[in-house]
Amino acid sequence: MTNEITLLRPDDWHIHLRDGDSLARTVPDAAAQFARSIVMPNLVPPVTNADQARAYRERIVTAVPANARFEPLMVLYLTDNTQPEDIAAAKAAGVVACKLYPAGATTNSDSGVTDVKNIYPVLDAMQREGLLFLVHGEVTDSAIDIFDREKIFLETILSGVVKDFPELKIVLEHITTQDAAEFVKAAGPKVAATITAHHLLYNRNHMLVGGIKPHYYCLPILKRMTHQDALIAAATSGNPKFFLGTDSAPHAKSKKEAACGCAGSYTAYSAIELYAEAFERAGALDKLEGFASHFGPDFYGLTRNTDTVTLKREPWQLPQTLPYLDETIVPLCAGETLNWKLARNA
Ligand SMILES: NC(=O)N[C@@H](CC(=O)O)C(=O)O
Ligand SMILES: [Zn+2]
Ligand SMILES: [Zn+2]
Repeated sequence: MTNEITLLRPDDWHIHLRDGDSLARTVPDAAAQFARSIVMPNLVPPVTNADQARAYRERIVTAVPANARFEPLMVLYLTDNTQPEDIAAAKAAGVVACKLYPAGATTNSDSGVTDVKNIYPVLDAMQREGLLFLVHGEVTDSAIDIFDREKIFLETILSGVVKDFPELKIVLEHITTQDAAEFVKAAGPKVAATITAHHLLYNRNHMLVGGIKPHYYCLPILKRMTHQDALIAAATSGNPKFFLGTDSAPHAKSKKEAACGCAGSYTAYSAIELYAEAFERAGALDKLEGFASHFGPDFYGLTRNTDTVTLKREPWQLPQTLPYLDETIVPLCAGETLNWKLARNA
C-alpha cells in the first residue's frame, strides 16, 4: 500500500477567490496547495476589463501569506458589450483567458452573455491573440430540466463554437456528465475540460437521499452515478484533455443553509486531499500527478511547476466550520475523515 505520494506542485485551473475580506480565507487556502490558480471573474460587479483585472490581481497578491508563492492567473468576464479591443488590452495586462457565463446560469452571472453570437467578434480576437475561452456550459432556458442543461448546451451552443473557431483553445469548466466527457474526447486538441473533486466523489444521491444537503449543491448540479463514473474514468484515464479545476466557491454558512441556498461548494481548504481520495478509490493514484500538475499548464501553454508537494496517508478530520468574513463557512466534507494529508508549508 502506498503511504506517501510526491507530486509536482499542482495548480487549480478554476477557483472562486471572491474579493475584499473573503481573500483572507480563500487565498491562503489556495496558496497552501497550489502554485497558480485561474481566478474566476464573477465578482459583483464582474471583472470585465483589463484595469479591473489588474486591480483585482493586486488585491489577491496582497492576501498571499509571506511564506507562500502563489500566482493568480486572471480572467475577463464576457458580457454582451465586450469589444474585440478589450482583448488586446487584457492580454497586455497579463490576462490569460475570458469566461463565458450564459446570463442567469449560475452565481453572479446576471451580466453574462445572452447569445453566444453576440461575442463572435470577441472570440475571433481571442483566437488571434491566443487567449483561452473558458465556458460555464449550461443553457438557461426555463423549459430545460436542470439535469439536462449541460448536455443541451454542448449540442446547441458549444458544438457550433468549436466548429466556427477551430484554433480557439476552449476549456469546458467543471464538467458533470458522460456527455461532456465524450464531447471533449471527441473534439480536436484545442478542447479540454476541468473536473472538480466533488463531481468525482459524489452524485446526486449524496445531495438528496435522506434529507437535502445544501453543501453538495453547486452548479452544474451533481448528476446520477453513471455520470460520476464517467468523470472518474476521464480524470483517471491519463488523457491530457482532463485536468484539475476545483471550482471551490465560497458562500458563508448562512447563505448555504437557507430556504434558498447559494450554489457552490468550498473545497479549497483540502482540495488536493479530496482529489487524492477520489483517485485512490479508483485505484489510480499514479494518474493524479498528470491530472493535477502536468496537463493544465501544458494546455494553457505555460511551464510546469518545478517544486513538489507530498501527501501522506495520515487520516485527519476536517473541521466543521472555518472562519469566513464575520461568520463561518462549511468546507465540503466537514467533520469527515480524509485519508490523505498534505504536508503544509514544507
Ligand atoms: N459552481 C457554483 O455552484 N458556483 C460558482 C459559480 C460557477 O462556477 O458556476 C460560484 O461563484 O459560487
Ligand atoms: Zn460555473
Ligand atoms: Zn466556478
